[in-house]
Amino acid sequence: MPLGTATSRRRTTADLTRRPLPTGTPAPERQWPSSYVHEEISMNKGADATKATGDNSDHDGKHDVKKAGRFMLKLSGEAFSGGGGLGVDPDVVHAIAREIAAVVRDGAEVAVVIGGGNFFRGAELQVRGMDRARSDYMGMLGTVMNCLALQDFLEKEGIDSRVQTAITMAQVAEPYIPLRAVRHLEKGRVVIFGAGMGMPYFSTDTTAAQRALEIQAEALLMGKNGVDGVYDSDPKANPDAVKFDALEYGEVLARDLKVADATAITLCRDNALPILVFELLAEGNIARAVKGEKIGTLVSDEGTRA
Ligand SMILES: Nc1ncnc2c1ncn2[C@@H]1O[C@H](COP(=O)(O)OP(=O)(O)O)[C@@H](O)[C@H]1O
Ligand SMILES: O=c1ccn([C@@H]2O[C@H](COP(=O)(O)OP(=O)(O)O)[C@@H](O)[C@H]2O)c(=O)[nH]1
Repeated sequence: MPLGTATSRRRTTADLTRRPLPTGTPAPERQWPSSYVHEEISMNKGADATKATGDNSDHDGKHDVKKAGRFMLKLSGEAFSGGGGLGVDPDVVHAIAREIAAVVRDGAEVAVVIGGGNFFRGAELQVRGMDRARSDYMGMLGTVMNCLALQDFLEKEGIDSRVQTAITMAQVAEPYIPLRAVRHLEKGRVVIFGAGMGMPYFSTDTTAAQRALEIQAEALLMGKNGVDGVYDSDPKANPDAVKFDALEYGEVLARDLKVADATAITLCRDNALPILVFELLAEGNIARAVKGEKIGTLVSDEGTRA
């Protein structure tokens, strides 16, 4: 199934009305100062190697694998449904799994948080009269179904994975144990974090930021559904919205840009974790994001560019 392509709605800086942009900020060579070097990672045989040896350690127990880059990938739950409706479209999940498998085979360590927007969003159920905390728990449980779907298709691609949930469900997944998650990653397994933070009033964006920090990922890659970056206003509502190439954390907060929630942005700002917002369903975009190619919008402390 062909993946959807992102259409550019890029306009010029002159279209920006709310606040003038800082000028003269040079574009970085890479999206972030990544240790990801393709020649080096060929030494890391990724999932294949760990299948054969069960470990990436040498005889002394030290790692013989050069650091290939560890990334937190936040996947839009809505994207999992295909057309933005309810449930999971297996073709879409398989396509995403293929892309993740390719970067893992290339040596990247990948952890994943998936949203639950294709099942329930607590805030939306609250508007319809439900208790917020209870509907948030429904939302968290929804994310676990997405995790299992992704795990299934990763296995079909020959990539080992583990689901770890913040709400214990021993028959379905491991509990969230950060050091164990890191060990899985080092062994070339994809770790999929389910059930958000396990707490109502939080989001999967915030979960992705927190888990990224805890596992020491070098960037948070936010794959969005139907939008190819951060705009000065919601591009679905405003066809004249202007896309940013780069944004400072503070700009996202000051302009109240809704592409990720403020708690997640604040957490990343306070810990200098770069966020790349990109269109998830454009073919090859996950690999481009991992390689640090200039796609989407980079949210960091390195300046704002439209
Ligand atoms: N400033 C903005 N820039 C980009 N997208 C925005 C912005 N404000 C609101 N949006 C909307 O946010 C949506 C993506 O956020 P959300 O629905 O939370 O993500 P997900 O795809 O992870 O479910 C986009 O589809 C877009 O319509
Ligand atoms: O730590 C968390 C993570 C998620 N949720 C609930 O799970 C839903 C689905 O997650 P999210 O809206 O972040 O999914 P996305 O929009 O990214 O698909 C949220 O609306 C919340 O109701 C929560 O309560 N706590």
